[in-house]
Amino acid sequence: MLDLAFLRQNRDLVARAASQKNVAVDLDAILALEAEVRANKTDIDRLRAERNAISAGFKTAAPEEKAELGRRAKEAGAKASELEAGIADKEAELRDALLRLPNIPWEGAPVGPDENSNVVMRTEGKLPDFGFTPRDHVELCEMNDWADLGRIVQVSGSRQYCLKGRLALLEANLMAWALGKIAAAGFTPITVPALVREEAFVRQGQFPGHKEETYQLPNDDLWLAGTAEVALTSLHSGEILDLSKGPVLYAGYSPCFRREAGSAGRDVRGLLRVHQFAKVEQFVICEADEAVSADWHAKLLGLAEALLADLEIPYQVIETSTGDMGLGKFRMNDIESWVPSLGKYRETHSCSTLHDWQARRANLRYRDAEGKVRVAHTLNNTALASPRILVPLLENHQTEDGRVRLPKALQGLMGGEWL
Ligand SMILES: Nc1ncnc2c1ncn2[C@@H]1O[C@H](COS(=O)(=O)NC(=O)[C@@H](N)CO)[C@@H](O)[C@H]1O
Repeated sequence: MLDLAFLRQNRDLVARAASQKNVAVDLDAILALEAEVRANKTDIDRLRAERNAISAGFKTAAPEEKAELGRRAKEAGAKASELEAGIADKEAELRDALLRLPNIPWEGAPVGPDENSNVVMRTEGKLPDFGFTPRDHVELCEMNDWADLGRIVQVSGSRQYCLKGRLALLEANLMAWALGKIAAAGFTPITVPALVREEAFVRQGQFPGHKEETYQLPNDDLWLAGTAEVALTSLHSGEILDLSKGPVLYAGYSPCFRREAGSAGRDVRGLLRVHQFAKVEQFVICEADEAVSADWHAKLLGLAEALLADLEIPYQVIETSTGDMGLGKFRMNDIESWVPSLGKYRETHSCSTLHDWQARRANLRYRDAEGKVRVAHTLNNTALASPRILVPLLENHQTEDGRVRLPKALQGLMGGEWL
């Protein structure tokens, strides 16, 4: 959410951001509504003051004036209550409109309508030269009985998976390994629920725009989060944080649930795009300083790249376009990992700087060095998400006879060289 004063002073900047992010906004209507709410509040205060002044003078008034004074006090009170009733609806309408305003994208973001405008920033790691036609991850799983992607359909429907044997162990080990790596970088490991209240999705930014992507449990007034980011954004809502010793750093672990309503027909085979997955999330709440945010953005990206280097997976870093980065982002860099069977890179990580857009919605504030209370900045990045990461992991390290050699970083965890 943008600061109202910022919106008033930067109307054209916000309008440009909205067009660059394909968001339909009516800024004049928002500004007019905001002015009306402000005017109503002024009237309510004036009417209240008038009624209080009358009441204060009532005791000392001449008896013949009391009736008239009583009538005027009553009238002022009634007028104030009438304005208050109307203002509640207008404020709800104003808040809903403000929640749908985009953050301003950084000037280095490629301007374009969707992922086709994304730009490759840099490519890391040598692509494997197999000397044979690489199998895809589904075939490798079938050959080694590492997953049941068939019979699970009659249990849970499409876009579900169950891992078996050494691959089930690998997923559990990978999540613990990633959590340990990010914790070792100074982040507090934390497990958070996926069962979350609606307000947490509004604060994180997924609502009110994208309810169709989220599973709802209406009997319990709960929804299933698609990322630990949702719970982590709300964990400290309403607090005045002490950031004097540095930012709040969380390595969040949670199950993630996504309806993938918008992905019909895409990635229906295998482990790339499923309804429930596990993820270790990097999450930062820092002081409202663009340079500090930029520094943490680089750190979050570096940590994810270090994990991919340990997994010996070739990848590329993407500068995400204005149309693809989403409403709340100032900057987003996706990391795409090489998938040999597809002959292309696929997204496995998403690193975002949001400045105060999310923190304002979640009411995350701190006291700065001068003692002034300010809205904080937030950032997040994937550390590792499974089963998607298993796709490049299995495929890049396969041998001609369908075995998978583990990267050195995992051999200790998994008790040997081979999965
Ligand atoms: N439906 C899905 N199935 C499997 N993995 C998924 C799915 N959706 C997302 N992921 C994984 O989760 C990662 C992060 O998802 S994201 O929406 O891009 N970004 C976030 O959730 C941020 N909180 C950063 O993690 C993706 O890069 C991908 O690796």
